[in-house]
Amino acid sequence: MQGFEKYKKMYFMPPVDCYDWVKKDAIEKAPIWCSVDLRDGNQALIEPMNLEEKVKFYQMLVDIGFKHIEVGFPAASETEYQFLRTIIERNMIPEDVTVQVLTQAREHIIKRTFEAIDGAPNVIVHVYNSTSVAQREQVFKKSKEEIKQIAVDGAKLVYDLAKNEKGNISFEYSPESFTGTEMDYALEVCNAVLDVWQPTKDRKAIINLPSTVEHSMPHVFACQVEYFNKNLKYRDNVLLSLHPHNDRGCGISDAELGLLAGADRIEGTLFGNGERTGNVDIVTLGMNMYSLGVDPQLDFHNMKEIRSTYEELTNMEVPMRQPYAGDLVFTAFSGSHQDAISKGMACHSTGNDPYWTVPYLPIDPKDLGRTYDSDVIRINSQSGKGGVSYVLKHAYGISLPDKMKEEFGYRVKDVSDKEHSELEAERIYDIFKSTYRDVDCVFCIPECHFKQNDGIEASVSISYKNETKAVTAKGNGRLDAVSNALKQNFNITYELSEYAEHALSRGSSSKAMAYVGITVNDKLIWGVGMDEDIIKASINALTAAINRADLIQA
Ligand SMILES: CC(=O)SCCNC(=O)CCNC(=O)[C@H](O)C(C)(C)COP(=O)(O)OP(=O)(O)OC[C@H]1O[C@@H](n2cnc3c(N)ncnc32)[C@H](O)[C@@H]1OP(=O)(O)O
Ligand SMILES: CC(C)C(=O)C(=O)O
Ligand SMILES: [Mg+2]
Repeated sequence: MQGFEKYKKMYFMPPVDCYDWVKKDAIEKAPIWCSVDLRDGNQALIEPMNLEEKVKFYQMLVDIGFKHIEVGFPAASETEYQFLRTIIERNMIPEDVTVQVLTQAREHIIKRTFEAIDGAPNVIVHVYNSTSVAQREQVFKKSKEEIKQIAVDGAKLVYDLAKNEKGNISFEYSPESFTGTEMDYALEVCNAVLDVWQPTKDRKAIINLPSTVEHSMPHVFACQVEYFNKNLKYRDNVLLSLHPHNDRGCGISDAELGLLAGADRIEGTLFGNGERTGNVDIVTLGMNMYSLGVDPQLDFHNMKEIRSTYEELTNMEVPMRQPYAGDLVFTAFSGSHQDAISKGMACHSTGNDPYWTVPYLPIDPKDLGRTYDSDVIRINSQSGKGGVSYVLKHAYGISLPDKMKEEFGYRVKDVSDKEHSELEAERIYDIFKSTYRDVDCVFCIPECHFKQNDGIEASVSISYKNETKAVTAKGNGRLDAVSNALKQNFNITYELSEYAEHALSRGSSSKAMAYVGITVNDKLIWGVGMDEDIIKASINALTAAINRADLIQA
């Protein structure tokens, strides 16, 4: 593609090797999560949320379990300011929740921010300024020392103003555009800020490393984080926080590798809303941990409701393939996947293995409020016998005999292929009934009686071409006797080769399903019967099979 010469690497590796994170293979505990939905997410919306919308979103974040919530940029607008005042005045900040506010390192903005937080019980005042080469040279037109001074002045001002507040105030600093900043310089600025704040065990400071614009592969970010983890001053009294964006589509990997590299805290949003390609998606991050057996300390079991509230308030859409939340993320249309899932679910239902290991389903859809019936196996022309028989079993309690599954699978596939559409369970059931049960009959058996007479003797009434005849025949079972009566009456040849039956409980009536396979010229032809009486069901299945085989002239 023409034009690539215009670009170059915009990031900086740390001055020393920082590759200890590579040796770890798992995140062992949940980080401190900070939702920035109401600030970074909100500032990126076409239409930022109004006050009541923010209140509703905030309550959802509290319910999910966030303990740090960046509630806005109070100096940005009257709505932002009033929103914070509202949740303070309505007593909506639980004791264990700390609200966070963002401010530029500018005096009037910081002062306005402090007016907004008055009366809040626990607050993080988050101050930022850009440190990258591009911003220093093009936006601020200042030297490294001057940029560091902006950070230090901002840190001093928030520190001084906090002394007048009754609430519990802590501080966060972000070297904004960190990923375009030389690492030793970014560290120097952060350490200078920490020197102002003098964090202690009881009043930890937060240093937040944003990939304001994601410029590199995730391993580079991990090395940068490790460099900070090893070289920040007051490290024991500092929470090392990450704020990944997603410009290269690696926000999740940045966060996960960054946690391996020593970070304690993650800032992100639900479903990855945020500037440009978004912030890191905390739903995915949390559920990734969950799927590896680590409690994320956030509750997404109500995913459908969370998603619809999010969509309603932001006007954004969660795509069908969005991890854990999209409509199709637990769905298999393809035959081999469906086959493995239905076998895996059958294994799981034995309860022999306490762990979830079902193929193709990284987590149990039920954990997120999804259902196996409508979410997991859906049928189209890519589907196979496993999926089709799974749907019949789960929606209608019909257990097809193994030898029948393939034929019916192809029949359903063919319908879907010709119609170019997905087939719902109801449609599959209709195809099943019209193919094997509700067959056009050239004859039928209105009555049948049996007695024991050296085996079984059947007296069968056969209606054919407006005539009803009584025929008697023997067999080694009732169905065999009826079959012999039909062979004798119509002078036809076939082998009664397959038989299966099972009870079918639906609603108040309990019915039986019978499946009969007859072999004609080496071809197996199936018929199905359903009745409260298992004998009637079997006879209906046999007549359906014979009628389908076209052995008798109409
Ligand atoms: C990466 C991020 O997401 S950062 C957060 C970004 N979010 C937002 O900007 C949303 C809310 N922002 C706003 O509503 C407005 O920008 C306000 C109210 C904060 C400030 O408004 P204004 O002062 O009118 O405009 P603006 O933001 O363009 O100010 C730019 C000036 O601030 C300076 N500045 C920008 N950021 C900072 C900062 N973090 N610290 C110190 N100075 C800064 C710029 O250098 C520029 O200076 P100049 O006036 O000397 O040229
Ligand atoms: C304010 C900072 C943390 C930010 O949103 C960013 O750099 O992306
Ligand atoms: Mg951001």
